Amino acid sequence: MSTAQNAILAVNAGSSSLKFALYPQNGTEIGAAPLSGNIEGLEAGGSPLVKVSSKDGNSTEKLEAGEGTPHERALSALRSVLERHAQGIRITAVAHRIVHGGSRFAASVVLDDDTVAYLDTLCSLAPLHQPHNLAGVHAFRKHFPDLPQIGCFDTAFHATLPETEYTFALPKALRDEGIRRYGFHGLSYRYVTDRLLEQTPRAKGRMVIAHLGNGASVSAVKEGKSIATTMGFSALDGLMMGTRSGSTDPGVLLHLLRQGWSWEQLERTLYRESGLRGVSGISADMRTLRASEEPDAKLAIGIFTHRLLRECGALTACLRGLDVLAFTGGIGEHDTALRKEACDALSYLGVKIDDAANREATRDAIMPIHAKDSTVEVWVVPTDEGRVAAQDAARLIS
Ligand SMILES: Nc1ncnc2c1ncn2[C@@H]1O[C@H](COP(=O)(O)OP(=O)(O)O)[C@@H](O)[C@H]1O
Ligand SMILES: CC(=O)OP(=O)(O)O
Ligand SMILES: [Mg+2]
Repeated sequence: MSTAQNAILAVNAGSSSLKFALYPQNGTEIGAAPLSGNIEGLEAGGSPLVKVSSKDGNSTEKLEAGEGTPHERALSALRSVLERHAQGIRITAVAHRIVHGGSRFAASVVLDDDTVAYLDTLCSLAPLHQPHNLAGVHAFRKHFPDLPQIGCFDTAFHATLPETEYTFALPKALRDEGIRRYGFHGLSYRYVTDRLLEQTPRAKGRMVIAHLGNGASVSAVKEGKSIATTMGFSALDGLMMGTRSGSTDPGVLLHLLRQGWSWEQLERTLYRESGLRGVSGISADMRTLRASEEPDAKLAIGIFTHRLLRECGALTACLRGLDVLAFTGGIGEHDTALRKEACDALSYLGVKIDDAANREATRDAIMPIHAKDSTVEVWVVPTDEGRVAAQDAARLIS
C-alpha cells in the first residue's frame, strides 16, 4: 500500500473472537483487504491467539495477559498489529458487524449514544452476538473517539421480507411489541447476491442461498431481494447449527418450563449446548465430526443435512421455482461431501452438480459447480461480511 492510503477497519466482535480486516478506501470505492485477522479464544478460560494475515505472510501469536475486558485487550492487540502492519495507513472509520438492528434500522448507520442505547435493548434477542458486538463498539469508541463508528446490521438485508413471511401467527398485542421474524446473516447474503449478479444473469431470478457457518441459515432471494429466510425473531430459528438447536417445537420449551427449568438454563441449552455439539457430544466443528466414526457424529451430520434439504424445499416453494442455488460460510465453502449430498437430493428440482468442479471448489474463489445439463445453476461463493460493512461505511462518511 502506498503512503497515506485511507482505509476502513471492519470489525466482527463475537462471543469468542474478534475478526478484523482493513479495506483500502478511495471515496466510496473499497479495495481488497491486504490485512486481516482474528483474535480468538476470548471466552472465559480461553487461551487467546492473535492470527494475522498480511502481505508479509501469516502469523499466530498468544495474546498477552493484561488489564481490561477481553474485547479491550483484543483491541490493544489489534492496535499493535496495525502499528506493525499498517504503517502509512489512515483509518477513516470503523465498520462494525452488528447482528440485530431491530425494527429501527433497515440500513447501516453512524453510531452515537442514542443508537447504541437502542441496540443495547436488543441484547436478549441475540445473546450470543449482540452484547459482544456492542462490547466491541464500546471499546472502539473509547480508544478511537475521533473516528466515525458505523453499525452494519445482519437484519437489514431482510427488510424486504413480505408481511406474511415476517408475521407470526400470534395475537396482535404481541405483534405490536415488535415480536416478528427479522432474519440474519444479511451482510453475507448481500455480498453473495452482489457477486452472483456480476457472474450470471440468472441471479436476477430466484435464488436459494445457504450460509452454513457456526451460525447457519438459508434465504430465498428473488430479483436481488430477500423474500423468505430460516432465522426469525432470533438467530436461534431454522437450521441446526454448531451449538444452536435451530427450530424446536415451542411445546418442548413449555414442557421444560413446567418442569421447573429457568430461562437461563433454556437459553444456555438452546444456544450453546445443542446443534452439532449437543447431538454428537463431541464437537461443534464440522471438520471434527467428518473425521469421527462415532454414530452420534454421523447422526449430527445427518440431521444437519436433512434440515438443510427441508428448508431448501420450503424456500423453493416460496420462490415458486429455482434458478440458482449457492453455498457460503465455512461449511458451505469447504464441505464437498455436504454439497454433493444436498445437490443429489435436490435433483428433483433440476439440480445436478459436476463432481470434479465440486471437489475443486475449496480454493477460496467464487466458482460454479453445476453440470452442463443442470437446469439450476449451483455456485460456491466465499463470503466477505467485512467488505459489505466497509462499503457501507465508505458511503456513509463520503
Ligand atoms: N474443510 C472443511 N470441511 C468441513 N467444514 C469446514 C471446513 N472448514 C471449515 N469448516 C466448518 O465451518 C464452520 C465455521 O464456519 P465459519 O463461517 O468460519 O464460522 P463463523 O460463523 O464463526 O464465521 C465450522 O463448523 C468448521 O468446521
Ligand atoms: C447471526 C449468526 O448466527 O451469526 P454467526 O454465524 O456469526 O454466529
Ligand atoms: Mg459467520
